[in-house]
Amino acid sequence: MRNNVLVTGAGGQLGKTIQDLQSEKKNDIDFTFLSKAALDITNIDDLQACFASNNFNFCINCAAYTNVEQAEITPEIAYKINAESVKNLAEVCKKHNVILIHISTDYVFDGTKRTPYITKDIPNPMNEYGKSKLLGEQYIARILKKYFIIRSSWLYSREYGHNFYRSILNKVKTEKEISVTTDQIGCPTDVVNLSRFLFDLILDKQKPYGLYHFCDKKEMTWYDFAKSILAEKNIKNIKLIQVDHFKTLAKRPKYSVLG
Ligand SMILES: NC(=O)C1=CN([C@@H]2O[C@H](COP(=O)(O)OP(=O)(O)OC[C@H]3O[C@@H](n4cnc5c(N)ncnc54)[C@H](OP(=O)(O)O)[C@@H]3O)[C@@H](O)[C@H]2O)C=CC1
Ligand SMILES: Cc1cn([C@H]2C[C@H](O)[C@@H](COP(=O)(O)OP(=O)(O)O[C@H]3O[C@@H](C)C(=O)[C@@H](O)[C@H]3O)O2)c(=O)[nH]c1=O
Repeated sequence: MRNNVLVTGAGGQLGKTIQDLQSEKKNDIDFTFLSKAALDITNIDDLQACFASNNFNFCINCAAYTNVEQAEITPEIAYKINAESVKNLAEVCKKHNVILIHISTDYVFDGTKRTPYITKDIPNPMNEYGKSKLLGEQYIARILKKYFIIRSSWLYSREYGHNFYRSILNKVKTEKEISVTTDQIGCPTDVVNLSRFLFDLILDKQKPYGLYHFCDKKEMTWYDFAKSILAEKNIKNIKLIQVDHFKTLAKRPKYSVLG
């Protein structure tokens, strides 16, 4: 059977990358890409109508509220999108027998470990974004049997969206020096690699449903990551300053490598 896959939140960095790469699987997977303007996942009636008028067998949920700083100020929006709408989406998936692939985050952990977090480790988020994402995971696990929750970390696209990779390159255009923190360790993950992992997941009919971790395998600090971004672009005309703290509203885990 051909796979008929809905991608929600298709206007984000992951959704756009899946769209760019879809031709790699054109013989096996039909994709429907719906951005927020086409399908707002907070609207339950639109969700119902969309699933009723299509014959999807998978839904990759890329829709999320990902502004970690703003989530501290307006947590209710983060909860609405990352938790309550995910609950609705899970219920609609259940009704239509659609396998939900949901993306979650390393920020569900509190960062007190010093060895990679495994799926059995107990989450304990430190910020509102992480808390809202954890609640979304819990709803899915409660409502569905046929689901994959894929936790990833420090996602970046070279092409699209708001992410650390692009923030650093934007700063290069206007700043003479950039201060970057060494107080967190994680694994930057290229959305291209996550996209291909998701393709394999859809095509691998043997993989048990449940919770998985996926990240690129190089652990580093944000400072190390900034250094590697500048090296990749051969940028030398900027002073990169290593700091042990960068003031932010949200607390972030000191260590969030996923294993
Ligand atoms: N970015 C990261 O570092 C990481 C992300 N993740 C998770 O991966 C997934 C994909 O994230 P990523 O692509 O990076 O995030 P983006 O912020 O790039 O994309 C999220 C998309 O969801 C859209 N969206 C927001 N609200 C709604 C809504 N109500 N209905 C439909 N779409 C909506 C956004 O639209 P708009 O911008 O117009 O609001 C945006 O296009 C998310 O679940 C995220 O939590 C996991 C680990 C790391
Ligand atoms: C832009 C910038 C950030 N920082 C610091 C702030 C913060 O502690 C850390 C990361 O900054 P950002 O705000 O860019 O990244 P942040 O939004 O925390 O990224 C997170 O996004 C969510 C969606 C996830 O799920 C996580 O996996 C993770 O990728 O680096 C600097 O030290 N210097 C800088 O110039």
